[in-house]
Amino acid sequence: MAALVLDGKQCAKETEERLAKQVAKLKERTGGTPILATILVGADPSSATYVKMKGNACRRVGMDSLAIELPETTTTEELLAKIEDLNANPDVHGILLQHPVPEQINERACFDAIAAHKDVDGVTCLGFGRMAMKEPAFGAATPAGVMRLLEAYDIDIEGKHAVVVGRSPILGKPMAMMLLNANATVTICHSRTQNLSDIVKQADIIVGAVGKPELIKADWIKDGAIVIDAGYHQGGIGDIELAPLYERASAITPVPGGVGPMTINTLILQTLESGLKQLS
Ligand SMILES: Nc1nc2c(c(=O)[nH]1)N[C@@H](CN(C=O)c1ccc(C(=O)N[C@@H](CCC(=O)O)C(=O)O)cc1)CN2
Repeated sequence: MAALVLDGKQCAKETEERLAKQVAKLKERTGGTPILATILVGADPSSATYVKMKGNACRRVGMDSLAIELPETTTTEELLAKIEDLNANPDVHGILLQHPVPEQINERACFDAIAAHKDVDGVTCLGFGRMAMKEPAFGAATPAGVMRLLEAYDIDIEGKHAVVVGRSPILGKPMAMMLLNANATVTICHSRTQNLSDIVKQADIIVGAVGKPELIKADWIKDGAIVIDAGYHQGGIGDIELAPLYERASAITPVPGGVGPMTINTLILQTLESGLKQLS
């Protein structure tokens, strides 16, 4: 049986139409426009593309973005000072620090310097902890986007065995916690996991969040599984060998057009939520 394709591009487009109406109403009511500050450090071409896509998505729904570009040689102290400026700026409602930053920078310290109420990308330890405890918080954009996509297609998670391959702070770890909070039984696998293929074979839901092209092979995945690929690599491939799974999975996220657009869409949605709180 052919898998249900979880079309993130379409889901994001439909959400943007709804968000544009909400932004217009907010402007009419308060005269204010939500603003996302984006920080790009260095000149990595992929990061520059993603930041540009985020600014464009803001504009499509009528919000603004403030693009800050810092040189490759930026120090932790300089970046912290910039983040403090943005925290104190009442015109900025959300702050996005594009990952990865150059290696001389303490990325964790800089993420954690973002004020909780402006952490619309869900990267702070405080936000992670609050999310994990089911307290109000902005979720990390990619895993929160995955959860929204599953919800949009009424995919049942409760009681399922979810295997998350990857444990990064802004993807694998929060993904596992969000699935746990949705009552899945969760296994997290990583680079030191032994018998990865045996564990993946047990998955009702498999999430590729490891950042290695097609590391997860199609023949490790059982028939009828829900296949979520959060990877994106040159040549339009993800972390999972997807092609054979379109015939065997029950649901599948394509690459491109699956999780990626939901990442940006979630950032925009959370920026609007932050703007609504701060402007109202
Ligand atoms: N601060 C953050 N940094 C990074 C994040 C993040 O969520 N927050 N995620 C990734 C990169 N990323 C957003 O920043 C991202 C990657 C890919 C896509 C996307 O839409 N991909 C398209 C294909 C794009 C193309 O054609 O090149 C798709 O999958 O359809 C969106 C966002 C690392 N850094």
